[in-house]
Amino acid sequence: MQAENTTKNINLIATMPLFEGVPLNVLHWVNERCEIVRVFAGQTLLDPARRNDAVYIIISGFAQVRNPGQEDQALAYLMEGQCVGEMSVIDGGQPSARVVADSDCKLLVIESATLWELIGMAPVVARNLMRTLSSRLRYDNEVILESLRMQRAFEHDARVDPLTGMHNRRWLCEMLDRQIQRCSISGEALSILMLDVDHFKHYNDTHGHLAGDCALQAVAQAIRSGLRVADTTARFGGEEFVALFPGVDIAAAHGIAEQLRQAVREYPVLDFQGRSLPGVTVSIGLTALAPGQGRDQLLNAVDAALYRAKHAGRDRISE
Ligand SMILES: Nc1nc2c(ncn2[C@@H]2O[C@H](COP(=O)(O)OP(=O)(O)OP(=O)(O)O)[C@@H](O)[C@H]2O)c(=O)[nH]1
Repeated sequence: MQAENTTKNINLIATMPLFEGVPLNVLHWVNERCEIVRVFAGQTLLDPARRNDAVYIIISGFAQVRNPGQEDQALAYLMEGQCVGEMSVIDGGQPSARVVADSDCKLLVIESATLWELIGMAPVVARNLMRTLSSRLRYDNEVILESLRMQRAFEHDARVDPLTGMHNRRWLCEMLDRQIQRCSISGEALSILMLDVDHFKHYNDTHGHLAGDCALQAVAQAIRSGLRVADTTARFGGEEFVALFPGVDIAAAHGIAEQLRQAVREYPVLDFQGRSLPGVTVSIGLTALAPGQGRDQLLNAVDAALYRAKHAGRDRISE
């Protein structure tokens, strides 16, 4: 940093939020005691690896607080009137993040000892500092909340199918692992259905891919409206859906599968303009968890049952 030769400007100092309400004689004292320095764009003001002994008030220019986890990312920008380094001066710790001049800057440097002396002379400086810290905390909280919101949105997107709003295969596999473990320990039944839309390629070829999308949405809606909230369903991929029934034996699951088959058959398919499209049917494979079975074996078993339903003529259920 280079010492500034220009005359220090008392009026300028008086406009800084840290000096709000500070008597003029104290401002003169600050003017005498503190240097104004110039730093160039790219220079580091605070470094988490170096002890910091001063508060810097930005008189002109901008500084950037870098994200400690990702140094090429700015966490915040600081501008005229804002200060840097106050936290490490107050608690005597290392700076929590790197602060870099984003443009050429002029800074008023208040050494740590000067700051404490200043607070003794004008306690209003302590109040101003607290205001600075509380607005910084508020900002940090907003950043944390925003990143939590984004994290939740990513997690949601990673487990939900955008076309049908149903859970996706990834979610289903996680849920299946948990349910298999739970039912294996408790000895409860676990039934599973796999539904596949019949002749769906032909449906797409005849009515178009968008009509096919509407048919998939209708199937998802029919499944949802036919099941209890606790039943866990997912779009397994393409035109395949899976439903899990913990605590339901295969005979009872057969009854549910029949209801679903009928529900899909009768469910109206509408295009995106609300016009009527031909309905679809589904074939359903059904099986129950056998002792010692894992996720892949259970999925293979239900897939084989589905194949039998297709082979036997579609629009039916097979075990
Ligand atoms: N519109 C639409 N089509 C999809 C989607 N995902 C998969 N498909 C189509 O689903 C069709 C599945 O075709 P196939 O696996 O041959 O089965 P199918 O024609 O239904 O015949 P069966 O299952 O034997 O009755 C393919 O044409 C895929 O392109 C989707 O998200 N939207």
